[in-house]
Amino acid sequence: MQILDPQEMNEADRLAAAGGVTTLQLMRNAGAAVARVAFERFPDHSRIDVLCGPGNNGGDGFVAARLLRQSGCDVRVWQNAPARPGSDADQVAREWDGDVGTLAEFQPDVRALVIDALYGAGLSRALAGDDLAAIQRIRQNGCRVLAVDLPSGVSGATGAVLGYALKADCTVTFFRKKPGHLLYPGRELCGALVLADIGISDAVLHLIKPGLWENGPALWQPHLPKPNATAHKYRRGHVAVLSGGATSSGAARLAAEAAARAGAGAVTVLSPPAALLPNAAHLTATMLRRVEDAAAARTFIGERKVASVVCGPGFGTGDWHGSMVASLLRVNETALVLDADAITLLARDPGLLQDRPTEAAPSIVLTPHEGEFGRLFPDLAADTALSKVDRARLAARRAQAVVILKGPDTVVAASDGRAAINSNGTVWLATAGSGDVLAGIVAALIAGGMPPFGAACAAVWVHAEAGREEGFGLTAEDLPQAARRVLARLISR
Ligand SMILES: NC(=O)C1=CN([C@@H]2O[C@H](COP(=O)(O)OP(=O)(O)OC[C@H]3O[C@@H](n4cnc5c(N)ncnc54)[C@H](O)[C@@H]3O)[C@@H](O)[C@H]2O)[C@@H](O)CC1
Ligand SMILES: Nc1ncnc2c1ncn2[C@@H]1O[C@H](COP(=O)(O)OP(=O)(O)O)[C@@H](O)[C@H]1O
Ligand SMILES: [K+]
Repeated sequence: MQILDPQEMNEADRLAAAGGVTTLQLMRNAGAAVARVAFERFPDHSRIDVLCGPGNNGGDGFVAARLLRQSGCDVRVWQNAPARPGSDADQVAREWDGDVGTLAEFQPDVRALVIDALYGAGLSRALAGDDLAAIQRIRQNGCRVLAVDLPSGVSGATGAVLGYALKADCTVTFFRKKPGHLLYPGRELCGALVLADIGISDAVLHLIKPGLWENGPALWQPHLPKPNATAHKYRRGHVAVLSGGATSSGAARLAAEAAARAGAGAVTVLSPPAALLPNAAHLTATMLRRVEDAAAARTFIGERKVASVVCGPGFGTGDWHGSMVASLLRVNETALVLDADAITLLARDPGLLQDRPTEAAPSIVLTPHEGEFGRLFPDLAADTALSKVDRARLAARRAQAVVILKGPDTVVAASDGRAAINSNGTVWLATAGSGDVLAGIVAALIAGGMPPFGAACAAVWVHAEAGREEGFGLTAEDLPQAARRVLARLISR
């Protein structure tokens, strides 16, 4: 599903109004959705404190307050500043027939539900004064919080906290999710997220053309590789994985195993002479090839029609490794998945990426975690105004590559600006070697014929789903088989 940034959401609002649903009606629908969620999710709270800000977020709060009172709840409203005269928020505030206390007077009661309608998409600066003090009191008091659109203090555009923010048990947002609902720390501060229909037609999306999605099978499932009955192993896709030295060759084998389990028809580990023995001792279905130098690797890749190459896991960062990466970047028609040490090598010599002749260059997928990203793109990593989506997009454009910026809220970005935020991750993936498995899955899906952006999105989701299914105590060795099961289900659907 598409994700809208706050400007796009305003545009959706405007287009809906142009299509005949007034902004006042949208506000009434939004407030009604909040009241419904309060009833359904917090049935034991007959006392409700609604905190209203000066903008439309506050307007939603006034609508919810009136409906909840009509339904028999004991509702009190507290406001920090009046709405602009003549605005929709002003109109619905005047329809509220109860008292309005000042936010400074508000004292949270742990038995009451707080509906936070102070600030939503319009938050423009850090909370201060009475707002900040009220939010601190609520957090200290520990009462349950239902946030309207966003917990106050969280940026909808980036998920960052502007100074200090409320932590909600549940957040109701409207029409489409915003980046701040899926990017940390916003994701955690939202609690359970409810997406409410407020009467905006999906047709507005044809005009807005958002380029950001929540990652999920709807984005790429039809493009998963499905070999026809007469395919042979090389036509299903041949993946090569570059091995590191004798004592660090396990990472390449994990990537190779993952590529095979994710559907590659053939997988070859390209091993420097020093690592041949440990590789030979561990590999069975996966083939093994000795490569002394970059020329030997390139010859093998060309002759054996390798469709994608994984380089980086456990690879090494010496001169030999640097010349291998430089050489791979000049191979045409073979996709490259560059992870870990390969990213460190690129960071040491940024010219390698920049000087590529783009018309002949291979497709590249870079899979940095935040540390590797900071090495390769230090200026983007240091710019605190950028969201994780912005950083991944700018990096993808600069590198002319697909970038998988990993973490609990992995972002996949393409050089043309398309991006997806992954939301099915699990902390159990934070285990050594898990990234190596991801690189192998990406390579297999590209080798099977998927375009790199779709392959990257699919791999990230499948990898995360595999992690969820294995759960506590998983090791990277468990992930390829679990990913196979996830993919098998998706392909048979
Ligand atoms: N866009 C849409 O389609 C809809 C939006 N709705 C609601 O409208 C909200 C956005 O409304 P607004 O754009 O009016 O924005 P908000 O209501 O979030 O806040 C805007 C107001 O707060 C002030 N402000 C921002 N940060 C502040 C701070 N830290 N301290 C003090 N004042 C601050 C601004 O100057 C402005 O006056 C959404 O979050 C949602 O709740 C709904 O009414 C329904 C439809
Ligand atoms: N807290 C987390 N929640 C969800 N996924 C995570 C979390 N931490 C790490 N991951 C995922 O686990 C993988 C770790 O990869 P990486 O950092 O390269 O580790 P390694 O080099 O040990 O393989 C990535 O896919 C990343 O997105
Ligand atoms: K809010």
